[in-house]
Amino acid sequence: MLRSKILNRIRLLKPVIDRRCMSSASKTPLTLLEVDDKSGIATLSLNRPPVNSLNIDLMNSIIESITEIEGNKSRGLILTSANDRVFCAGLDLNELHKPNQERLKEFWAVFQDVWLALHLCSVPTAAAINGHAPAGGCLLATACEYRVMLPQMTIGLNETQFGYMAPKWVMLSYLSVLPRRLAERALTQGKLFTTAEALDVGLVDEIAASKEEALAKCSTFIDSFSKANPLARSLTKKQIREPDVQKLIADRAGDLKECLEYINSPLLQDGLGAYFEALKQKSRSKAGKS
Ligand SMILES: CC/C=C\C/C=C\CCCC/C=C/C(=O)SCCNC(=O)CCNC(=O)[C@H](O)C(C)(C)COP(=O)(O)OP(=O)(O)OC[C@H]1O[C@@H](n2cnc3c(N)ncnc32)[C@H](O)[C@@H]1OP(=O)(O)O
Repeated sequence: MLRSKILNRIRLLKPVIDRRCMSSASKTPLTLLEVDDKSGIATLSLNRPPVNSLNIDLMNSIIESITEIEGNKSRGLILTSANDRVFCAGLDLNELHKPNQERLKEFWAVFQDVWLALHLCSVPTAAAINGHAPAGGCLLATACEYRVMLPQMTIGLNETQFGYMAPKWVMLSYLSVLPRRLAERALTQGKLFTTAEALDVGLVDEIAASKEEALAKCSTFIDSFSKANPLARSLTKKQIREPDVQKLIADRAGDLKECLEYINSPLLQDGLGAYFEALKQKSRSKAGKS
């Protein structure tokens, strides 16, 4: 009786609609999921070249993997990247720049869902940040309970750098990790922390010299819960995170409306266009194209 009551409570707290997403047309899977048969820990690798930018398919694939991990009784989830330079480049700017309105609505709903799924994941979560993690990439990392980062990378909510303001719930994810005054300064500056700076302010918990070491440190974190009852642990985590989550769940439509108005404003579209063009130009000059 008590167990079913507890399970119902978890279901109530878990607002993400379980979805079986259609695999994308591309041949390679957008996420790679491996469960270590000794430790029972699942490693979820983002695998969307060139920079794991978050489009609808990748975010659906992440949600599907989290649902699978929660269902197969994995002892924990380590989020990392199959790319050794970039953890996640944040939202795919193609989804935000001159967007199709119907697709933008779906995109934003899935963006909300992927944060809810990771932020409320019932198993212990850790991010092995083996590459740059700006904006939405930083959000995925802060949705996890623990962060281990490799040197010479950057992480942060840099939205003001490309003319945007992060939504309230994205800011709350930052505030769950950083002290308010620091979070405010970093958000308004659009600051990208270096690995050393991120460790110094507590945005990441440890630094690792290699991806293997980062994965091992994440596993050690997950093992720290070995004496805790999994159900009690999951409920405790959700109870603590519920106030932030409810701020989004209580007004998802309002958040979508605000996002559509904001993203579609000509001023912001111009700023985003210039930012995206500069990125492409940088990439072309790197590749030796004029
Ligand atoms: C009330 C307010 C409500 C709503 C507000 C609305 C929106 C706010 C949303 C807030 C939440 C999140 C926002 C985001 O995540 S927006 C995305 C922000 N991301 C970035 O700023 C990162 C940009 N990229 C980089 O800095 C570098 O690419 C990176 C990641 C450091 C990697 O560098 P490098 O390895 O050198 O690779 P290149 O720069 O050469 O890039 C290779 C290739 O990828 C393309 N690319 C890079 N980033 C993105 C991206 N985010 N989306 C799409 N494409 C990207 C780049 O253009 C190159 O492509 P090319 O074809 O030219 O080779």
